[in-house]
Amino acid sequence: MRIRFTKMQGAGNDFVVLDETRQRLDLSAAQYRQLADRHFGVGADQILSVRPAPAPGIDFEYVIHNADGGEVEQCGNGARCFARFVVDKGLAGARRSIKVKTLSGVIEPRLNEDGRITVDMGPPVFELADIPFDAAGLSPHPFGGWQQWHIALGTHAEYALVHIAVLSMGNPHAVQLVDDVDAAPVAKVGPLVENHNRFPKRVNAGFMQVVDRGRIKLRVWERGAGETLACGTGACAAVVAGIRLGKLDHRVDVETRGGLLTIEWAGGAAPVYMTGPAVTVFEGEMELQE
Ligand SMILES: N[C@H](CCC[C@H](N)C(=O)O)C(=O)O
Repeated sequence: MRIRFTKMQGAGNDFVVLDETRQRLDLSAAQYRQLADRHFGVGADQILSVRPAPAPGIDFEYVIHNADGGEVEQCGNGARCFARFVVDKGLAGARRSIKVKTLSGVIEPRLNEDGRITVDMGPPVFELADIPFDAAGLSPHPFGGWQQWHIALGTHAEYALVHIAVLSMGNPHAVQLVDDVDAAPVAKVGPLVENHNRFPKRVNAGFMQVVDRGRIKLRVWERGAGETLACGTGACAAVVAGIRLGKLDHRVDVETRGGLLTIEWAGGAAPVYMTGPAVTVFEGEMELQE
């Protein structure tokens, strides 16, 4: 099957975007993996599908698959690229703000005059069962008014216990505080957290260094993709955790390896707003194996 695609990136988190507004592609997990493969395919962290509005009042459906072929609930950097794509392709009429349905609910990206894109990512979720996180047998460690959880990372003695703050941005996140992100053992600890048995749907593992109350540095080992240069929902989750831990103010610049994101959260049930770049890299075609 020959398909057309658009390659995009948001703060270095990179995507293959498929326009399915006229025709559904119904790809298999293996075909999503083919597209994401950086040697035998196009190469991407996630594959984003643009589909027609599923209901009145919604402009598009936004479907996300990780590089491992699994479908997921949300992708923040992808949402900005999604919005840039539909506007640039003339699929959004004169609108600069769109309502987009994802597996985890409706989000609203808006194109700003300066070219950056702001997305209402909805409110964070803290109920453990909704993350989901299995805390059976654990006692939370109160830390600045919020809970952190000690989890054992199996046999790797030097990484035996980590403190994590857990929450959902529609997709699950486990955030650790570190003194120096550049020295953080992301490649070793990331997969141990991602696949920890207390996360029935696995989890994205964030490593956050607080620079000051308005700035953090962040690395994320993403569920189903490994370490990426940036993770939009990971930036949202890290800032929300930092605010709840009493370490951050309500507007935070997030330095990722791929660029700068700005996250704002007023607390409680307020939505999280994420602002950042979205860039089209190239267009292409690929012959997919059945
Ligand atoms: N790996 C994530 C999906 C992509 C999230 C990330 N690329 C973002 O920008 O939010 C997950 O399995 O939940």
